[in-house]
Amino acid sequence: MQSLVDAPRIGEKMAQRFISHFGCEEDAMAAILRGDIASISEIEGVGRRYAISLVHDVRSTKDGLDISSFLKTRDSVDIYERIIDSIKNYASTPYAKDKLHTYIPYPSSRKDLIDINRDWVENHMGYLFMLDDMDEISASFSRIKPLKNSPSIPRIRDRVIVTSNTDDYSTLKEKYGKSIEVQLVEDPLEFADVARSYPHVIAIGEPFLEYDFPEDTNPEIITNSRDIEEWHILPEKQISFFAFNHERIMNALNLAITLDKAGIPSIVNVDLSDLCNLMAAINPEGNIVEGRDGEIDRLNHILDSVDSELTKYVGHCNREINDLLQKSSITLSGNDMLGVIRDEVELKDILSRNISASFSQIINDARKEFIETLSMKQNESLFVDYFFPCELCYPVEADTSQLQKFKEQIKQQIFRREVTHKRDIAYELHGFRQPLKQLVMRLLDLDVGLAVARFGHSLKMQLAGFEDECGMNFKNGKNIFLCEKGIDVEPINYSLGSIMPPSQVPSSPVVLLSGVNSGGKTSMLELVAQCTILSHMGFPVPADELKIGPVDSLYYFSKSRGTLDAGAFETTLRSFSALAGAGSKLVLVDELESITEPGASAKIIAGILETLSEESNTMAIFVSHLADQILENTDASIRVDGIEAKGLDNELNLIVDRNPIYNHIAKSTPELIVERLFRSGGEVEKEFYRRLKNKFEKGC
Ligand SMILES: Nc1ncnc2c1ncn2[C@@H]1O[C@H](COP(=O)(O)OP(=O)(O)OP(=O)(O)O)[C@@H](O)[C@H]1O
Repeated sequence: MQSLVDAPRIGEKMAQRFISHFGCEEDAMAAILRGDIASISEIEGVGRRYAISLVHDVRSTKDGLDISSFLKTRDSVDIYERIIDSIKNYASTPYAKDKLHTYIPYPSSRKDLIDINRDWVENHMGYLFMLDDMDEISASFSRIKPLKNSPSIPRIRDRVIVTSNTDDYSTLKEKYGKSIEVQLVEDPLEFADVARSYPHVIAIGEPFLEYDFPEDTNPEIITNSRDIEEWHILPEKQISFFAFNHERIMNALNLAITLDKAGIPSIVNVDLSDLCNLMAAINPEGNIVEGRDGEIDRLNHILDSVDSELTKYVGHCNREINDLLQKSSITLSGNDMLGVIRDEVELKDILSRNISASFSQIINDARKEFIETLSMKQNESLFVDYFFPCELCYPVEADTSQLQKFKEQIKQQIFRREVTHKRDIAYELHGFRQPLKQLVMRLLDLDVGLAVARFGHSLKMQLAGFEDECGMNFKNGKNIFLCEKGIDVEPINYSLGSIMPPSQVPSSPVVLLSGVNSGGKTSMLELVAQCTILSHMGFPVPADELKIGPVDSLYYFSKSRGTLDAGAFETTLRSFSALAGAGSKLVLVDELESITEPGASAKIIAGILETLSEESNTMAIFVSHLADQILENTDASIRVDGIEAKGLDNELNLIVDRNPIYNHIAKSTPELIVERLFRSGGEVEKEFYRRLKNKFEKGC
């Protein structure tokens, strides 16, 4: 299958929706092939059922098999779906719960596909033993979600790309124009105009090397347009995917690290701790996290504190100068007095001469402390000289215009630094996009595998053994659906056909199962179906041991509810006619007798059993209360097994041995039910039940 439109159920319009959801056709195809129902269902107009059917259809086109290749009746599909629902209880993510629906039973003839699943299950069963605190691990898994493509970034307004080459201009405009301004300039004057309007100018082209840039601009020159890469021009775009998925990525990395420590490799070739550190450097908004870059923090600290610190130190200078002046006195020499009188000398100059050293000392001390407090570097400290006056004055005032210029410069530095930092991170992260997507998918798939392993572990299930002979044998089988209800389930041992039948027991692959009402016949039939379906999925089966011969298809017919009308009766017979010659199969039928009156039913069942027993590769269990009548209608050698009630216990419950007795017609023992009603009934009812009881005792 080359493209989406080749897939069944996908037309042109739907293909477009897939592409816009997954970003590209390749990713959309990959999602279908790996059975990512959860993501597919997120597409507008695609429901969960559609997604499951689509995956099944694509797989069936690929493998030549679908769910109906093995599960031949609606009732067998029902059992399969109930099993999947049971396994889903052990999955932690919606992804895994959905993906479980893509695992189907395969005919024995496709043992290759069964074996792939068996290996996969065995791996995950091994993983399960490597994990200590499964509750905590499940909680971590429940936080794993597929990574999404990030929406387009907001337009970058403080950066501009400038070029003087028209070809470069069209290419750059085409590539980056949606996110950033791209301008074509013809001369240095035009360049200066543009450059003054943006804090960050990326000038692309050799001619710029010869430009005389104005002092208040500091463009970044890239001589060759072929040298530029997206992470450099638009680091925000590269980072946006990681920022948008920040929480999901961190959850995935943390879980992957935990699993890695437990010995479960992440498979993806990524240094998880390195990537964790890198991710921790950005926040979900895509900005550099405070504390990651000391230089940005230092510059921000300067910007935040420079006003208040300057006010503080200017105040301090004024107090010191005030003090100094209060404590000072000067003696004027005769010459000084003459100079002042003749207007040749200013009194302020004489004053300055006397205290200028102390004044400068005060200003210098304040300046020094101010620089230290703000941890300024040498080039920054040069600015500070302009903040404080050099000549004697009182009160001292800071030069606010210099302060503004300084702040602008610091802002520029922060901005440049942030861009550099973002570029570094964008550069380091850009190779991780695919591996991270793979890592998350790997974790989600691990959840699927662990769900199957945990399901298997819950009932101490085992993988089945496949045999060549027609038959099946299981030890200590437990019906999953009964276990789920919290019933104390009695384990069942049973053998059918020629695989390990107990001695003296005919190795018939076609049997009639008779027995007491509520004895467990339906439950055993379900157990056989569960074992057959799970073993053919390559999943563990609910028994200590299961050996099973070839089964290419399963026909399960559950008990019909009452006598059928003519049409339904006809349809039922038709579905049984399809059984003849349908390859190696297992047929499980529950009380078919209710489809019509007992005499006719016995004849019909006898006929079906005869047909099936003539086939060498067919196993069948027919549950029926009409064993005697059925046998009367056939000469075929059909084994009858029975589940028998031994009586009633003190609480009037039936005492039943749930394990079928081989080669034994068990009575339905309705008399035990009558006995129970008789013993538990009131005076009036007792009389009624006594009459029924007598009928059984007299045998009339
Ligand atoms: N192996 C078992 N261990 C414990 N309880 C069981 C077992 N099998 C069946 N039961 C109990 O017996 C109940 C009746 O079982 P089931 O419906 O299979 O009997 P049945 O023989 O098919 O009855 P009927 O002939 O009336 O259809 C179950 O709901 C369950 O509570």
